[in-house]
Amino acid sequence: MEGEIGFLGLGIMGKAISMNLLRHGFKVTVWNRTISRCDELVEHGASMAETPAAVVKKCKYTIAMLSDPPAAFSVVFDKDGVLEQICHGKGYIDMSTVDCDTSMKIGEAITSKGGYFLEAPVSGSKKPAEDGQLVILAAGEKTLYEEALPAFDVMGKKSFFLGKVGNGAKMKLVVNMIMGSMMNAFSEGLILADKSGLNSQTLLDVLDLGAIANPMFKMKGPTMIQKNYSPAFPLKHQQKDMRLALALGDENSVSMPVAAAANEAFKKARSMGLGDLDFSAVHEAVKFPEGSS
Ligand SMILES: NC(=O)C1=CN([C@@H]2O[C@H](COP(=O)(O)OP(=O)(O)OC[C@H]3O[C@@H](n4cnc5c(N)ncnc54)[C@H](OP(=O)(O)O)[C@@H]3O)[C@@H](O)[C@H]2O)C=CC1
Ligand SMILES: O=CC(=O)O
Repeated sequence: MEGEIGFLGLGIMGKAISMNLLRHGFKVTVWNRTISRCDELVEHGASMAETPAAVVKKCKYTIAMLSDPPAAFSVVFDKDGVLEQICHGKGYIDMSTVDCDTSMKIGEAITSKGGYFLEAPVSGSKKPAEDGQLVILAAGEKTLYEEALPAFDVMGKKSFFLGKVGNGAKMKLVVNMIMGSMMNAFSEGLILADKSGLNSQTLLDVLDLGAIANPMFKMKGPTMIQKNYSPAFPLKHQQKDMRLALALGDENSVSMPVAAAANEAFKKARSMGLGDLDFSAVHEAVKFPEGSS
C-alpha cells in the first residue's frame, strides 16, 4: 500500500488497528467524530484530518471502522463525507460490521464515483486487534484486496477473500450470531452450576478440557465470574449483530429460535443499561431475567 493510509473511526477496534499499523511503519492519517480521540494516535505519529473528505483527499486508501450501519452511512454520505473526495484511483475499505444491504449501497456509491470498494469486517476483538491476530473477511474489488494485503497481514493472522460485496458482511453476521448464542448458553451453564452448588472455576476447568473448549469460554469465563465486564466487544454491538443476523435469517427463511432467544437476552441487557459494557454482561440479564438484582 503506497502513501498514507486514511483511518476513520477510532473506537476500541479502530484505535487498536491504527496503532498497530503505525507500529509497523505505515503512515496513517486519522479522523474520528469525537476529535479528541485522535490525540493518542497523533502522539504515536499519526496525522489528523478535520473531516472524512479531507482524509480521502489526502490518502489513496481509506479504511473505516465504525459502529453500525447508520454510522457507516453517515461517514460516506453526509456533508464532508467520503463521497465528496473519492474518485478514480482511490480505494475505500469498510471494516465495520454491517448488513449486506448497507455494504452494497456504500459500495455502489463509491464505485459510481470511480473509486474502488472492499468490505472487510473482522472476527476477533480488542486484544487480537492489538496483537495483529484478527481474521479478515473481505469481499468486493479483488485488486483492492490484493493491494491491501500488506496492511491486512499486519492486522490479522488470516485474510479471506469471499467474492462479491455482501459476502463478507454475511459471513461476519453468521459468525457473530453463533458467538452470541454461545455466550448465552455459557451464561446459563455458569448460573446453573452455581445455583446447583458446583464450583464455577471447576466448571471452567472441565469445559476447557473437553470437546467444547474454546478461546471465548477461556477468556470470558474468569471475568464473568468476577462480574468484570470491562468492554472489549460492547454488548450494544453484539445485539446489533444478532438483529442483523436475524434479519438475514428472515430474508432466507431460516428459522433461528436459539439466536432469537439470545437476541432477547441482549435486548434485555441493553434495557438494563449494560449496552456499553462487554457483551459478556448479558450474564447479568440471564441471571436476573426480570432486571431485578
Ligand atoms: N470491539 C470488538 O471486539 C469488535 C467490534 N467489531 C465491529 O467493529 C465496529 C467498531 O467496533 P468498536 O470499535 O468496538 O466500537 P466503538 O463503539 O468502540 O467505536 C465506534 C466508532 O464509531 C464511531 N461512530 C459511531 N457513530 C458514528 C457516526 N454517526 N458518525 C461517525 N462516527 C460514528 C465512534 O465515534 P465516537 O468516538 O465519536 O463515538 C467510534 O469511532 C462495530 O461495527 C463492531 O460491531 C468487530 C469485531 C470485534
Ligand atoms: O465481533 C466481535 C468479535 O469478537 O469478533
